[in-house]
Amino acid sequence: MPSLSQLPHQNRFARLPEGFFAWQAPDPLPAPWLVSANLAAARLLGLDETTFTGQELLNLASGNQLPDWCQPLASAYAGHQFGVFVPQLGDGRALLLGEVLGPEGHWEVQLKGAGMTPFSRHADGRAVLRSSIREYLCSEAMHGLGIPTTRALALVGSDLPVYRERAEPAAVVVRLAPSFVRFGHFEWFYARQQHDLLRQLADYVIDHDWPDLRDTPAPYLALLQRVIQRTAELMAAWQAVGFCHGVMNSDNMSILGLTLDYGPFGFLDRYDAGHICNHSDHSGRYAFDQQPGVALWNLQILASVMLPLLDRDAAIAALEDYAPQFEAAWLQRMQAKLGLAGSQPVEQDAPLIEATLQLLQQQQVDYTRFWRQLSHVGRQAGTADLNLRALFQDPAACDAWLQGYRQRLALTSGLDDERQAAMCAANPKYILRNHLAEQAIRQAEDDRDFSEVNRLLGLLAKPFEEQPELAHYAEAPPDWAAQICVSCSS
Ligand SMILES: Nc1ncnc2c1ncn2[C@@H]1O[C@H](COP(=O)(O)OP(=O)(O)OP(=O)(O)O)[C@@H](O)[C@H]1O
Ligand SMILES: [Mg+2]
Repeated sequence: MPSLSQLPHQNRFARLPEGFFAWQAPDPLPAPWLVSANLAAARLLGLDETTFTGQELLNLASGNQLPDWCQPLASAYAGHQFGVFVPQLGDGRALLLGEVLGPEGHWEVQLKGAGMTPFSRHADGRAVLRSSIREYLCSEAMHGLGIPTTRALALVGSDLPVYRERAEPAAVVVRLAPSFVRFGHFEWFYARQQHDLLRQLADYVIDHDWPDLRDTPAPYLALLQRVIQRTAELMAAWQAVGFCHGVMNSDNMSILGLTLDYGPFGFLDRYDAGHICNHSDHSGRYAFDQQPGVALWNLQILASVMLPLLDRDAAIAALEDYAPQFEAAWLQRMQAKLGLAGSQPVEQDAPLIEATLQLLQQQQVDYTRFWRQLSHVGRQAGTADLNLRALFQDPAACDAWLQGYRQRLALTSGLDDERQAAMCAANPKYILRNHLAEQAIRQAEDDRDFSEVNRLLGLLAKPFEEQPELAHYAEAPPDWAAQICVSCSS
């Protein structure tokens, strides 16, 4: 087994021409301490418990002593932030170290919070422990939920003060993704009318991540279609699980359809379609129910900046596929949450799904707990009904809904046990609620005690499993005010 410093690599992004990035070494992180090391992600790189340990990891994560395979750089991208085009963004606090060839695929390795770069503008290039814990945990929670995401390899901190509203400890997250290319990378070259480089970027994405597209009659169109499809699937996954991203600017949209940039995100506690998890989003542009539409808006931007490579009518037609692709993927997920997967064409269950969400909204029911409790309900009334009713303000409203649900269940075949097991595999018991992240942050900040971070990491890796000794982590926050996240700013 190779060690962290000897990993096989092939730094393809670093071979792109000038204009794509700036070489940039990390700023040393003084006296770093390890908060958490994620063996599950390390295995992706070909490491195991014997090779993923100790000083080597700390050296890499802190940026203090990089292995020879690293060629650190900050990439250039632009983006639409809250609907406004910003021509120069770029990696202001992230550095791409290199690309490791893991046993089952390539992984780009990034540090987030490693100091200033030419793209830092007026900011400090750092990340604070608080937001880094949130990013670290949520990346892995999303992976546990089966939702495409950047991964988190390790989290280190330092007593180096980083000034936000107060002085806070610094931290660096080591992130992994097959590629960190964003919609904003395409916007960068289009804005500069560098159409050759735009083409090279598209070629890079195709050759690096989707070589199958090379053999299609129109590879750049196929690339756009693939991004549209992956984005539609990602949005369906977010909406079904109740994930609110909070900053869906086009520079935070991954070309591979990964969840990228964990800032003010939040999972819904009680169901509220209009929930806004980002306190600086005053207009609700990125409210929960706006996400699928915003993704389309971002895709329209992407298509427009790819136009030098595309036939315009074909691009428009590709964009028209987004809504039906999203709708189909979302309905399929919701049908599975109801335990009705495949029992009839999804469209026929659309009214039931809509009525269910309306009821949850009206009754202010905890979204995750509802689905998990429903997963235990039988064809006949039983004790599981009581737990479901307890989630409702008006239990009679639950009874009426259950009656309709059971009528629908009666049209299906199969055993209760099998359906319930399938529902438990579609409806997680554990999500990273804000109050859970808060608790881990408090302990880490106040006592340099990282046990809660690591406990949550283990719990959220298996969100569909019962884990009875940790069952209290499935409870709703003690009071709904806890939905207001005090740790969400970056
Ligand atoms: N503390 C900081 N120092 C320097 N640049 C920053 C800092 N915070 C954000 N930026 C830059 O501001 C822009 C928008 O930031 P945004 O919050 O979307 O991204 P981010 O959280 O830094 O990282 P990422 O999208 O890589 O997860 C990006 O160009 C980002 O690099
Ligand atoms: Mg960002």
